[in-house]
Amino acid sequence: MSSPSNQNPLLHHGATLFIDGAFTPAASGETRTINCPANGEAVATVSEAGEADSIKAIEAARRSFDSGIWSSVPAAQRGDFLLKAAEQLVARKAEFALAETLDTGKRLVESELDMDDIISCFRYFGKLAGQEAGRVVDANDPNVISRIDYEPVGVAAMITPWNYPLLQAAWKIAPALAAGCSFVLKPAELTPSTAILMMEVLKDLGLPAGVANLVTGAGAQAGAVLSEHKDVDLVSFTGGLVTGRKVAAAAAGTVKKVALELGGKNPNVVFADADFDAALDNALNGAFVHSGQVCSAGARLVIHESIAEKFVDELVRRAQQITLGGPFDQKAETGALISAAHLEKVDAYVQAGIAEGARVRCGGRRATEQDGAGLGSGHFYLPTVIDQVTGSMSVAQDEAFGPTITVETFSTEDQAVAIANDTIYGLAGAVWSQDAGKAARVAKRLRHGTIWINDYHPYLPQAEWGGFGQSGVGRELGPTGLGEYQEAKHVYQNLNPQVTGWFAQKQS
Ligand SMILES: NC(=O)c1ccc[n+]([C@@H]2O[C@H](COP(=O)([O-])OP(=O)(O)OC[C@H]3O[C@@H](n4cnc5c(N)ncnc54)[C@H](O)[C@@H]3O)[C@@H](O)[C@H]2O)c1
Ligand SMILES: C[N+](C)(C)CC=O
Repeated sequence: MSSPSNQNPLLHHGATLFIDGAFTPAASGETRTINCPANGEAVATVSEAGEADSIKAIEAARRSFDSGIWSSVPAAQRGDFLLKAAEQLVARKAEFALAETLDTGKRLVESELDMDDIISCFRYFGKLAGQEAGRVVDANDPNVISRIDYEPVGVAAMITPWNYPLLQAAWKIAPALAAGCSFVLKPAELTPSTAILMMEVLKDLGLPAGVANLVTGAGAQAGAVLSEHKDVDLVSFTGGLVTGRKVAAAAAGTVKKVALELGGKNPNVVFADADFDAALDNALNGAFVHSGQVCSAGARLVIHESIAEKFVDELVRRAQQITLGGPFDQKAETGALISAAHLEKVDAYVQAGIAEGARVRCGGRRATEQDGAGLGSGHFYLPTVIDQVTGSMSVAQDEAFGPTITVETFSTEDQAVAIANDTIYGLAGAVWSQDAGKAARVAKRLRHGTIWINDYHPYLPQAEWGGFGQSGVGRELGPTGLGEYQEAKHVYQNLNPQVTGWFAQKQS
């Protein structure tokens, strides 16, 4: 019988590395089975790359870049290529969304929305390519033409996480190709399927061999060399803080450019004059969409003491009503965690909070069959609200990356800002108030890369994304996101060369 899982074209694939324009197995011949987090079913078999495969991919990318086969294509034509890629993604949206859902366990409707964002990203960079023609600089000399050219940085290594697999890769692939770079992509080992399909799209559209390369494999084996290798000019990493530090340290040996998109501990600040219903609904969305496996999840509620009791009681009531389920369950509102190991990490985070004196108001454990049919066979964790939290507790400081929200209260605007900024991270946050002046004032004081006012979660391809503090280095999306894949070159041309006379001519 045909189930959504066995419709995956990658179920028995096996040759999924894409190197120098061809799909190939790993040198070792090893493969990995991908299991759906919602029920453990095998959904794909992929090649398991090791260091030797990654080196081959880097060498292919280097050759293609140095040949100029893509970097010398006019930027506007590179943009047209991205627009065609967007159209291919539109045509194959259902297939991609299914593959993403089977790998991640997220609801199909969420994967479809991710596909819309991916398509928008390709369209945005497709249109942006070629618009930035460098700039002329006034050298204060009529005999001098001085200009700044933007050139591709070279070979880009891209390392991406499992929570939004193709979206996070698209935020790198689209600007890299727009800029004229060649690249090696290493997706998270748990969720490689859509990256493989993406290589099919690029190949079918005629991207020259070696410009796009893919290694599917584990971080330590296939990923580490991407940060270290001398032939990589830029490593762009999205993932956890601990790995990000390793990537930055490994990249230092060859002083390559480093872009880091790391985790967050994102405050959702609710003032007493907020629209109560909208703030409450968005607090749920902020914390529990994709079971909190979102870098910008609003996992830290910072709420005015005068409304805290009513707001949190209602938050608990609503969190308890959230329906968990598999990707194709029409009633499900959110899904499974990515793996058993990740579920254990989320639970350990909650238990540490309890040990430090915080109180679990709901959830705080994995879901069982008693909580819903089928939940016992997947990695499901109940939506969890934790109050009686103080800023020094680990639950207030550590990223849970699961369906949890902590509650801290404030009485003054200064206190709200201090709590919201009391983190090593600085990725995103929100302010809820019907006083536009106050909301803008507080937004200005928050040290986070994205601030939503009276909203939570939207992001736009034309708006820069990235973190303050230890949430990262650099920005994705927007014109700055293209700039990450470019070098600025100053060309100073003297139209009337003269003897300078700096060193006197002497008789020898
Ligand atoms: N800032 C953002 O935009 C953003 C977006 C999505 C996810 N994230 C963050 O990602 C994290 C969750 O993702 P994760 O669990 O996949 O992160 P992770 O750091 O465990 O893994 C990310 C990637 O790094 C690879 N990797 C692991 N060790 C490596 C090494 N030594 N060298 C090179 N690569 C290595 C992994 O295989 C994977 O591809 C969370 O912290 C989340 O906040 C951030
Ligand atoms: C960047 N974003 C919000 C798409 C996914 C973060 O995990």
